[in-house]
Amino acid sequence: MNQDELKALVGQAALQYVKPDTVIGVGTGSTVDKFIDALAASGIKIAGAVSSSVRSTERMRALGIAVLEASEVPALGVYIDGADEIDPQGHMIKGGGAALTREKIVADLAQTFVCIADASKQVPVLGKFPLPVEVIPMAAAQIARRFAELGGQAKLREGVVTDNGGLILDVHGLSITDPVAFERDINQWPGVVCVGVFARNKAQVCLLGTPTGVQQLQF
Ligand SMILES: O=C(CO)[C@H](O)[C@H](O)COP(=O)(O)O
Repeated sequence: MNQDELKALVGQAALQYVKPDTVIGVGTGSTVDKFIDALAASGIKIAGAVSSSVRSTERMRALGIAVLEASEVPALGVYIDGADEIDPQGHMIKGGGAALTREKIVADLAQTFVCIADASKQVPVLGKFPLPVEVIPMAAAQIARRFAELGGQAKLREGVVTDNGGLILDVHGLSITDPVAFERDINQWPGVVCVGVFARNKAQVCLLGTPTGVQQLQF
């Protein structure tokens, strides 16, 4: 099975977490695209979706799935999204698609975060994947210097402006052994909009695509 097929497998498997007539949260990325396609094809009627990006909103609307504003919904049962890395506790690095801030906002509304990913995303310690950090443009250089003090090399993602008008720094060379403390600390730096470590909003479930089928992890 190639990576695309593994993504389709977990996108399909995530349907078991979609309850008819409820509002769900939907993330962003190529794996989530497969979930959106599977949901549209499934015939499951949901009351709507809160979307984490313009990209997912457009895809859902094109397939006839109603998209609601986050402000219209006090809580969500489930949020379904991909990840760039996931550790043995369900902490994740996210933001490869630059949608991390809205992803964290929607994840925060949800009772259960269901992560869908191919097995290559599983890691013992977060940090091999360059850590995305959304920043206010005028703070980018100062934040890059602060990451250098921690041993990281922050590179501006060229040509990318987020849905919120922010910039993305990709920070290489970090080993994030305490994701909870790391997320809390970096979030306090002036000019950081959102750090791509999802520790407080970690996954409760992960559906991992493997060549022998879907492996389900609970955290
Ligand atoms: O965090 C994300 C977007 O900001 C994605 O969930 C993450 O990058 C994984 O994407 P893909 O499913 O394409 O591998």
